[in-house]
Amino acid sequence: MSDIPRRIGNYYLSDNLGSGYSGSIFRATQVHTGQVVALKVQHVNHECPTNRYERGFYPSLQGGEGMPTLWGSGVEGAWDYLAIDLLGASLDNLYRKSGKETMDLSTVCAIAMQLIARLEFMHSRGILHRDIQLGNCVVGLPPNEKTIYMIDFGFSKRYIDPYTHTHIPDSKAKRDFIGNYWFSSVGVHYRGKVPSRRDDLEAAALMLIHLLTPRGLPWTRNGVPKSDEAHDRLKKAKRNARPEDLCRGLPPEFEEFLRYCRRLQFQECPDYDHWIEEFRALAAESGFPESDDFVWPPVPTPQPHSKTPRRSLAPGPEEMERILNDLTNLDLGDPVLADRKTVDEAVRKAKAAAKDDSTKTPEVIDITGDSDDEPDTIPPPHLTPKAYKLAKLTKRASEATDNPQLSELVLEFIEILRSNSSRTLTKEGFAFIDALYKQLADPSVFIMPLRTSRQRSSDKSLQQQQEKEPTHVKLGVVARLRTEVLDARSNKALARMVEEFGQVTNKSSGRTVTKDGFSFLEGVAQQLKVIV
Ligand SMILES: Nc1ncnc2c1ncn2[C@@H]1O[C@H](COP(=O)(O)OP(=O)(O)OP(=O)(O)O)[C@@H](O)[C@H]1O
Repeated sequence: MSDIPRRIGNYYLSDNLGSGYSGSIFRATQVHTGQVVALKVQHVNHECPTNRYERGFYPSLQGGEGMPTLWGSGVEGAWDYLAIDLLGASLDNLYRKSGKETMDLSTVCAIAMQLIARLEFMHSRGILHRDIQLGNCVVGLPPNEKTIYMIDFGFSKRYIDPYTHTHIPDSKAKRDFIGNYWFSSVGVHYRGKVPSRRDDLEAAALMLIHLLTPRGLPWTRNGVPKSDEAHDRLKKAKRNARPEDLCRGLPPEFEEFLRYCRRLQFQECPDYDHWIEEFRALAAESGFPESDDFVWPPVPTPQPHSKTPRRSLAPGPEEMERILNDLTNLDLGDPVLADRKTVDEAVRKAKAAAKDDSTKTPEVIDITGDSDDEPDTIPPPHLTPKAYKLAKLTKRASEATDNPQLSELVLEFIEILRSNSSRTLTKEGFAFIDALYKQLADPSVFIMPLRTSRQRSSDKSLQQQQEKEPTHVKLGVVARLRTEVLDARSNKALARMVEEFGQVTNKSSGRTVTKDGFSFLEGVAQQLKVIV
């Protein structure tokens, strides 16, 4: 490094920003314009001429969000250089400096959304990154400090042939490993497979899980392997680690995402948008902003107010047992709930859930009457404005006494969803659907919610019940409901449709309300005006 001259091309070199296996990065100033850049410098005889490769990829990546601008490049004497945007710290630096065992969930959700979007962009340009790791995710400098940039395209590869525009072929022949020890996919790292889009995504999934795991992923804990045997052991540990073990205690989205990446076919295009929406919904459900802004240092985790007494809308287990028993003893003509066996089972589940909940921080939404006078714009600190509006709307829905009122509330619901950048049905959105369903089905009885709070535990039976359905199933069902709703002639018929809409949306991986979904809700509002 000491041989590197003070000036290369039109750049004066100053501080060393970082050094990798193949070269060094300096802060540098353009001698004519004074522009400050990051100069990536590499000896021309380096055995791994990554600058030369990177130079080939940068033009295709220009203009993408979170892609550094290439300001100049060339070879001067023995030095190959690339002048790119000067950026801030890498996620690796921030993580280490934070001194914390894990990154917080809101930060990891923001990283997930941005990283998936970066990969979507790179892949749209026919390029794989192939070296996803914390050191290659770098935050921008103000005013771009909330954006994560992808750097280091030295291992990148075109997966779309630029001449034929076709996907590169798969091959059975085992390839030499290119990537990084920690996060390269099992297929590429252990099995020596040809990399494709799925492997970039799997590496992203592993990186996210690493950030949420105290001491990181198990195979990263002994440091960089120093021998072939140690490398073999690492690869085997990675191959043998089951997603459910890696993700134990984490929100289920991470395990689902890892499994999804591993299920993708070699040439399959990942559903980037769905996963961005999944992590956005997870952030929202956990009480964080839905935005993908990378905020560092992270704002403290939202806590429910401890001093204000809160009332949960859900009945406690004893109250629920009483309600359910009373209902079975009533002669209501048409059965509204089910037979005795179902009631006993529901009571047992409610008790188990209550027991389980007592060990967790309760997720309680304050929609008690006191807050009614507050303007919509000031949500309690633990709720986003969208969540707050929806919670208030749900309360009004459960108090509505006639169809025209319900109709207005459905229209307000549509407006709230539409005014928000994310059309994901969050926990509060589903609570409104539940309240609407209850009012339409039979407002006088207690009805099990269509959708309870999302699973955070390893309750497999419930997870299986909530198995995701492919997008086309949701699209088909909602398109049908959109038409059928216009023929509904009773509240019961509307209730059945709202139920189906809630269930199919809950099971779809993005939980977003589609165009057809909005038309369906508009149809519900319209019918509520005419059904008396
Ligand atoms: N544009 C930039 N602005 C500021 N710092 C940067 C920039 N590019 C890289 N760095 C810093 O330099 C480090 C190494 O960069 P990079 O990964 O591009 O180099 P490399 O030689 O390919 O590294 P490796 O061999 O580790 O892959 C980064 O982790 C980051 O901290």
